[in-house]
Amino acid sequence: MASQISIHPAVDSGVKKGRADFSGGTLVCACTDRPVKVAVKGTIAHNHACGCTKCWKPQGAAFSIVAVAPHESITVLENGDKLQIVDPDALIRRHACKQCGVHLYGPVEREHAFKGLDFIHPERFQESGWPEPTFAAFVSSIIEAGTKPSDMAGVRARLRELGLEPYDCLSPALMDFIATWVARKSGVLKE
Ligand SMILES: N[C@@H](CCC(=O)N[C@@H](CSCO)C(=O)NCC(=O)O)C(=O)O
Ligand SMILES: [Zn+2]
Ligand SMILES: [Zn+2]
Repeated sequence: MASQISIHPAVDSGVKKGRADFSGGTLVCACTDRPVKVAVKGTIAHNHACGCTKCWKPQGAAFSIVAVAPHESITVLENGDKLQIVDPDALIRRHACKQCGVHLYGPVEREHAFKGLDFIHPERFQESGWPEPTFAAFVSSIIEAGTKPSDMAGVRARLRELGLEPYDCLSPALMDFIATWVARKSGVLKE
């Protein structure tokens, strides 16, 4: 049977399709006083549910919803003084609100296939219509956050029911993208 565990409030009652003409918006943290606001100019890509322990999840959710946008499209609009970097040594330099804990954006600045991209949480857009998540990544990692291993079959069944194919790393397309970048860098791949 599919699990009763909350995947994420934005998808628990079904994955809502985004609008084809979505062209960005404003991400807002959860503070009622002086919320942090970050503009994303243009659309987002690779939206997915992520089970890793590092991505920000709302209370009670087993997964985050996370996507990428080019770094140039990100601008802090208001109350940037409330932002702090969660882990300066991580690949993704997640900028979180010190007060409410919501992650606003996380640039990849290191030499990596994802360099130049920022990870963002589309559910924090004040606008609707953002492209829907299309797969689930780092599914096994939810065990690291406390999910019982015996609940995993139900969680994977629920993800499939929602149309979010579960992977224990990233999707094959993204894993191929990373491996291609590595092979080109090492010279193994010449094209
Ligand atoms: N089991 C670990 C996995 C953490 C992890 O590798 N997370 C991925 C995906 S984040 C968005 O898809 C990653 O790329 N992390 C890089 C980083 O966090 O800087 C765990 O759950 O902690
Ligand atoms: Zn906040
Ligand atoms: Zn993650």
